[in-house]
Amino acid sequence: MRCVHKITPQIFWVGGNDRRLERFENMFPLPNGVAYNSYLIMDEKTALMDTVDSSISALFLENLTHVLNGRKLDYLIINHMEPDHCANIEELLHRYPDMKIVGNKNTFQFIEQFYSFETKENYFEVKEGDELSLGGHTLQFIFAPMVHWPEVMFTYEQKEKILFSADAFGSFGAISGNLFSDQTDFESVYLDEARRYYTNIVGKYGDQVQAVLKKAASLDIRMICSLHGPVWRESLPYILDKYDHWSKYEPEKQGVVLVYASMYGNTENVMNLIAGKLAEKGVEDMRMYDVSKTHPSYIIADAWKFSHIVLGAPTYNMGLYYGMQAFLHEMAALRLRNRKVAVVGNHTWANMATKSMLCELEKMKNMEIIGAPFDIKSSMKAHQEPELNKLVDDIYASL
Ligand SMILES: Cc1cc2nc3c(=O)[nH]c(=O)nc-3n(C[C@H](O)[C@H](O)[C@H](O)COP(=O)(O)O)c2cc1C
Repeated sequence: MRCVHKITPQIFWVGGNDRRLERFENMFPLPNGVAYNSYLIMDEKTALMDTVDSSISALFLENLTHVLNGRKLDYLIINHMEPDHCANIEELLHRYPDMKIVGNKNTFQFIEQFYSFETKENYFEVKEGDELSLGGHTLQFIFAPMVHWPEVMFTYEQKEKILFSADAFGSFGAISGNLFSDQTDFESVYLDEARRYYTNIVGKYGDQVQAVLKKAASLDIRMICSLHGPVWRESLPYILDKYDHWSKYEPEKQGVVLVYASMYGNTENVMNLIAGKLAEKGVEDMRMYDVSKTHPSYIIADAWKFSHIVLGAPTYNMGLYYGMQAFLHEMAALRLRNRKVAVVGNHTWANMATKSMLCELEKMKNMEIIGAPFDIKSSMKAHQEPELNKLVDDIYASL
């Protein structure tokens, strides 16, 4: 049975949810599922904004057929050629053989790389700023290269002033009936997942996000329709401000995230001591993660949110404990920068952990090391407490 939402009198959400998928991109856990959004404009011409993932094709096609109500589909706009939004192109071509596929040079290259169907005569290539009239509605194409992939474009609908923003402004988390963010308790239900989505999926491309935010600033936007998560029709400055912070790699909050690896509990013990001493000084809302326990996507999201990071890890096979090495690799790959970092290393016979963590941090931009790295030999001894207190004082002073 179809399940559609009306966004405006002539624009409909025809997407769906997947609450069964274990991991997005087979990597990121989805405890609350994910929404695949697709939007249909019913005007003199009909236009569909992207399709959905193959897992929900049946419902999507039912939704689409219902809203089209016997009419044909004139345009399929491909804002993003990633398979979780493109799985239905071939089926749509079978159903609507005259349909024009609207995209740019990269879009068509990617279609041909992913799929084998012959479709060149359906191509409708657009360039930056081009406009396409559907009757009362006019679409304007705004290229957003590397706001995830190179072919990405935003489509701005001039009559209703809607920005169809591809993956930008998206979130993990299925839609529970309330399509609009203002109908949800966004901060409790979606904000952490929106941050985890942004930082892990788009985080590397902050400069490109900044570039497209500047282009978008010249538009009068009344609604933002992303390909994942809720639609924004109120409080747009709220989500635009979050994106501005995230893409500038600016922390949202002065605070501390402690991230550690530990086999026998001695490094963990030092991290608990640091956190406890900071709490005594009045630091609130700290987060602590064991890299072997928590999926890195959650830790990355909080590393993005907070201003200070404390890293602690043992030496392992003359290098750094693998889980911490992997976490630092992700921080570097996503280009996280502008954080203040304290380091705790542990070893039993030859200290490589501290050196390795400092070396990885040096590769990142504007990572300020707080105080002197704190080293322990297997376990912390009482005589080291003044040295640890000094590091805690340094962290506190820099907050
Ligand atoms: C497989 C393995 C390899 C290790 N390699 C080293 C090493 O190369 N150099 C070193 O000093 N300690 C090495 N260690 C010892 C740990 O770094 C050390 O015992 C540390 O105190 C463990 O910290 P934890 O109590 O937080 O787990 C190794 C331990 C294991 C299990």
